[in-house]
Amino acid sequence: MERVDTLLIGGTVVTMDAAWRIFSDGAVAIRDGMIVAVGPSAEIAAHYTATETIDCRDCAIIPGLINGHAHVPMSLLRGLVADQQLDVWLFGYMFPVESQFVDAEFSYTGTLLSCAEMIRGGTTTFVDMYYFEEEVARAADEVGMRAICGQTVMRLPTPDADSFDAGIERARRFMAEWRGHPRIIATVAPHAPYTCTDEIYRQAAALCAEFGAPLITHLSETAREVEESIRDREVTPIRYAKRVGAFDVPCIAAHCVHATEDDLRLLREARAGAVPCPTSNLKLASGVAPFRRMIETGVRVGLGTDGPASNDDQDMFTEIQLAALLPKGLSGDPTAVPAREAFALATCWGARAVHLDHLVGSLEVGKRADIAVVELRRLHSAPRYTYAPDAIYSHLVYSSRAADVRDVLVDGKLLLRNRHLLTIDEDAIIGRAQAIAARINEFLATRERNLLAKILALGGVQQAEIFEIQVKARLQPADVERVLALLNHPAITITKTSERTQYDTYFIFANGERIRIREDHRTDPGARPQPKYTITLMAEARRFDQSKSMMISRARYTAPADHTVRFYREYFQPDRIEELEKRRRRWRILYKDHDFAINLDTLVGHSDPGPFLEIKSRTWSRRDAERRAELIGELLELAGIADEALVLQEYVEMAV
Ligand SMILES: CSC[C@H]1O[C@@H](n2cnc3c(O)ncnc32)[C@H](O)[C@@H]1O
Ligand SMILES: [Zn+2]
Repeated sequence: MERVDTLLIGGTVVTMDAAWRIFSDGAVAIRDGMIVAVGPSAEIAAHYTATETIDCRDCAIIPGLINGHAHVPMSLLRGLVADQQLDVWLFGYMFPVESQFVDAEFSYTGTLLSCAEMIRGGTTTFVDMYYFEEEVARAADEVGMRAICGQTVMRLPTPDADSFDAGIERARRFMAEWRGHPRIIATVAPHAPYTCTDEIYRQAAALCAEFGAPLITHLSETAREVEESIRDREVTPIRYAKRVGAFDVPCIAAHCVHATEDDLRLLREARAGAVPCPTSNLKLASGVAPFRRMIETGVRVGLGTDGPASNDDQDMFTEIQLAALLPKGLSGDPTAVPAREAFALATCWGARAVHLDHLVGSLEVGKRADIAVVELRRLHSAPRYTYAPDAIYSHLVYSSRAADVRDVLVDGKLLLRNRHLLTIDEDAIIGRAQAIAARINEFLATRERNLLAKILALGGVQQAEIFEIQVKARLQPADVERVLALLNHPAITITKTSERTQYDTYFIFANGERIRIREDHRTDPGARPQPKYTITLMAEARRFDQSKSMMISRARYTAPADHTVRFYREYFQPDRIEELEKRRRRWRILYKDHDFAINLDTLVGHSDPGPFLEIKSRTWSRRDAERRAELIGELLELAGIADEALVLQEYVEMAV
């Protein structure tokens, strides 16, 4: 008799080996963390005696599940915001909250919470990308899981690096520190083509080549990402990834939901892993990955949960089930992804997708003993049919749940035994998670009530002058001639002229605040061809009428508008929206040492199209504003504009 450490005996062994062998009364023998024998229980019992024998009657013995894409610290952001598209979710909520709250403690605590959940659900390996990834690695190591940990880099400042060079340096130190660890692979993870540069990808790939580590990234998650990539770079994100060297090393590409046929060929040729995350892809309305085509094309496909802020759990059983069900529903073909293949996505194929198939993913002699024992005798999975050997896949895929997992081993070490977590204090970690969440909750509760805080969270915002002085007049044709003549007055110096078409979208809020998103096209010859997009928050105005002109005091904050109107609408959720299109001829002038804008405006498609004259100026000083109001009065007189022509409302108010 040979001595081993552990014997799992009497269960249905689902090997997920190349021959898809199943032992319906089977056993697995483990020594020094490695599988030394797999086969029928009787044979194994006849050859091996173990220090610990685990009775697996009424259970399946399966390879530990492989979560091919996760952001495990994000368990602390679970449930923070729901029912948003990826861009609003990411730029409106995740990035702002992460920039305030993510630190080493966050990453460590979030990882412990996630590991507890993953172990309970039979996951033994996960592929992560986040910030303070050394804390993810530390926590994963302490609890005994296997992980590929990617230190995220991007061109924007991140919670752990204020530039991408600092991020790459951090990744290098991290990779050096963990090099050679038996269960943890430290690597670098350029976030996505839309947050990275060619240089970031090239440097990350060089680092992976130097350390022999895989490169993790997000690719082709949404249709919008693909459209914008083609618009800006003339190639899909996947072709772009190849161009910038991401496929020169083993790559793990999360999502690939919108991979084209050409992309699939590229992925296959590069032996890159494609890791869709069905729940997250559904919840963020990103779509459904082309699982069937991926498999048919020979792409190395895996499955992931993505972060718990977009899933919201880390249950690989759900992902497996969705990978089996969604393609059926979409294609009308019940064999599109059969149960066995869906199960392979989280085991043997998943291991190949994350470049760990030499170690894990199947129950075979020589592989590491990463194993889950799943109870089959539960209310929702009883009874069992065994006449068809493949029925076990159907059980595991369509009726098993994470909560059916009874025992879990990684490298032969028990992490879960009879549903007890052996390496994590579950209650303590839930308490610590709740304490961090309470601080975030308070921050968001304040921010959601405050438009300024919301706009500031998007970044790039500058405060503009507080006082605005303006006069508006409806012009007759003769008035227009007089205004043009005024511009030749010897007291006036024209400093700039322009012609433009402006498309303004106003978000109007019940408290009197307004947000204007302006698309400004210069139409004068030789002007910049690209439109300029700005977003301006205008607080409620306090008006002081100064003879003819109106003086307004209000806080105004302005920033380049990097997102679409749809993004801002979903993010700010205004009470009302107004749209305004105007053609504007503008002169910037100096009059008595003060600068003014003179606008001749026509409103397009408006019941009162104008033309209108606007004379405007802005300043930080109330006293200066009063002086400018007087000067505007003088300019009106010089132009001979009668009082009856004056209009007190702003255009957006006229539109109502
Ligand atoms: C690369 S982890 C760091 C960064 O990524 C954000 N993130 C989480 N899930 C997704 C996803 O599905 N697509 C794009 N970005 C994602 C996360 O909030 C972190 O800021
Ligand atoms: Zn992700």
